[in-house]
Amino acid sequence: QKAKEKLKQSRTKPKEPKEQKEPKKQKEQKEQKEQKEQKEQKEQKKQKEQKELRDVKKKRKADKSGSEEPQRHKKRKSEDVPSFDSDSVEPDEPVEEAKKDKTGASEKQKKKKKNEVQSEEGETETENATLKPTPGKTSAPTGFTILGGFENKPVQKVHRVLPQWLAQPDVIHRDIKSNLFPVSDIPGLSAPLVKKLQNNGIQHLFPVQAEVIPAILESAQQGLLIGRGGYKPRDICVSAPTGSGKTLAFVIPVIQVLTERVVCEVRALAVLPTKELAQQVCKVFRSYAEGGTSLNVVMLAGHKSFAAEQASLSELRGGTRRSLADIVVATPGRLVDHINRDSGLSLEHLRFLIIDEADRMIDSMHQSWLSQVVKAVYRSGGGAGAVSIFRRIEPAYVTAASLSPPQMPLQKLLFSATLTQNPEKLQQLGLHQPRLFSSIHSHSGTPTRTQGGYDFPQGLTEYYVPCTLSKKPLLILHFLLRLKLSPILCFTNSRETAHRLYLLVQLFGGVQAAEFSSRLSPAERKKTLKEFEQGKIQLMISTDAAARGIDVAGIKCVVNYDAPQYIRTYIHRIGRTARAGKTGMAFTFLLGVQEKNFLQMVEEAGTPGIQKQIVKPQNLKVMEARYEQTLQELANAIKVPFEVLFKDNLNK
Ligand SMILES: Nc1ncnc2c1ncn2[C@@H]1O[C@H](COP(=O)(O)OP(=O)(O)OP(=O)(O)O)[C@@H](O)[C@H]1O
Repeated sequence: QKAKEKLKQSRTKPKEPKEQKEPKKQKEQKEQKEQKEQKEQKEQKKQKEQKELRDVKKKRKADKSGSEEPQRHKKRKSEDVPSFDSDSVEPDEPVEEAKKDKTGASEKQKKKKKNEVQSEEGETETENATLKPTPGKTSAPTGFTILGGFENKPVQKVHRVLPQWLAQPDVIHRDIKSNLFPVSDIPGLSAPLVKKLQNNGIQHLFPVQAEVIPAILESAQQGLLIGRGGYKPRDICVSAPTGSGKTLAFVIPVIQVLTERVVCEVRALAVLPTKELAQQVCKVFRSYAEGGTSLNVVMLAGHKSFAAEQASLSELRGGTRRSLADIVVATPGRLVDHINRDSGLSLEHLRFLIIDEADRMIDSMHQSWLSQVVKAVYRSGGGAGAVSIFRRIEPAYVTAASLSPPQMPLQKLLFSATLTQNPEKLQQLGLHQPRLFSSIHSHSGTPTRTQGGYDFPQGLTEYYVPCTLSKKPLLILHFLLRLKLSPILCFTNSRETAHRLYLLVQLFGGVQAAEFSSRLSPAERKKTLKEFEQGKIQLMISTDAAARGIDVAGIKCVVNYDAPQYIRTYIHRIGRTARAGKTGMAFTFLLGVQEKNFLQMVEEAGTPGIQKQIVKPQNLKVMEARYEQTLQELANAIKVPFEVLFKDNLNK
């Protein structure tokens, strides 16, 4: 057996050298094949691992879908590109976590593994950059890096939050007629002033007056020199409809507080946007100051020469300048002139700064009239020699230290029918702990201001009249001559249109008309307004010069010959009628192209309703021949082609 085995071994032995003799080339091929197989196996393993990861991801998504879906960020486009599915680094953070969960590997190991994978793919990123699991950082097999961070995140809707004082105002009743307060019931009004009101035909106060007058009187309880409790009183803002009696809401308390003054100094300053308004307010102040008080009211609005205004402000007596004015009513331009030219207007004792038509006055703030007034008020206040009680420190940050010394207060009183709700705009006024009185209610009836909402006079009925450009003048004539709606206050968007319409109506005949715009001198405008008030003018054709504040009793009808572009303009224009609880009508002529936008604007402003008023063509027929002839005459007179006579307002 041993011999047999030996023989067997001897037979098999020669085979070894045979194998060794295999060609070198074949061996290399074999090795390559083995390597290839290994690599394939590795690749398969990797793919399998990735598949598992995707499954985990899907499962996680499915689990979370219920509650998280609405907040989930939109998937990046690059994730949807199939070629990136095979990326070794998954872009989503949750997958990273899933990987960790599944393998149970430590964070360090995972980082190492990632680096290895990337180095296989020839990536040259630094460790930190590679490890960042930001969605935008995806290394593609193509060898370039996708820069990211541009995800389409759902933008959260921003809800406007008003400051508390704007959102929760003191409420003013809207209905004038059913909320009247007997004048004698208002606390703080002296008997002579009550008598004066009654003599002027005012037995009851309107809601805005009943709310605001006591509030102003209360802030001046301790006299002129010190605010309530020694502190600066709160500034007051009032937003109430046109014709609701805002003027008396500041005139009465100011007169009441100043009546007790000893030395004549300018203690109240009312600033208004136009000469006409300044004149109107001055008239009201005078009617309550004269006879019964020694208060002097002076107007600085350019009606008189500068020198004449200067003379009415102060006089030199015994070498010292003595104020002749207690109350100054001014337009901003003229006021700044007097401050800058040192005309003898001293505001160092100013107690009330009244800003009427406040939203319009904020718009004109670029003239920096307010900062000049404030500078003039605090001109000598901080001086070391100032007696402590007369000290005035320019408003800055409110601190315990700034509030502690009692000081002569300056209180701002703001009034408007369309007071802005924009806190940024209001901030320009430097208000001190403002208090808002408003008649604007939300639909639920709560005293919260609705966004962009305005209050409309109760007795007003709004209409719109669809028409064509060429028929507009004819419609006005129809309103006057056939419907007998007179007096009419008619608004155009430009003084040229106002002028041409005025000429046309004059030429047509049968109507007492007048124009009111900057084409006229202040004296002419004053005369026109007076005649309109007296009923001598049936149709006053005006630009927006008469849109705000003008109080002419007896205007029953306002016509927007040109549709206003802004809601505030509309509200002020139509507010020239239906004043003081009376009724009135407002018509707006609308071209086809204007209808949609205009109605939407009025709707958003919170109109109680605007009705469509159609004027049938046959109703205009009777006047048509005469009208065409007048148009031709006008075209010849002003040398403007007939067809473009009233077309310029299309673009306005
Ligand atoms: N208590 C009252 N009783 C009767 N009439 C009043 C009373 N208060 C004011 N009026 C009259 O109401 C009219 C409108 O008042 P006022 O001009 O002050 O309104 P307004 O709110 O300032 O309007 P606008 O916002 O258009 O300027 C005036 O003719 C005024 O004399």
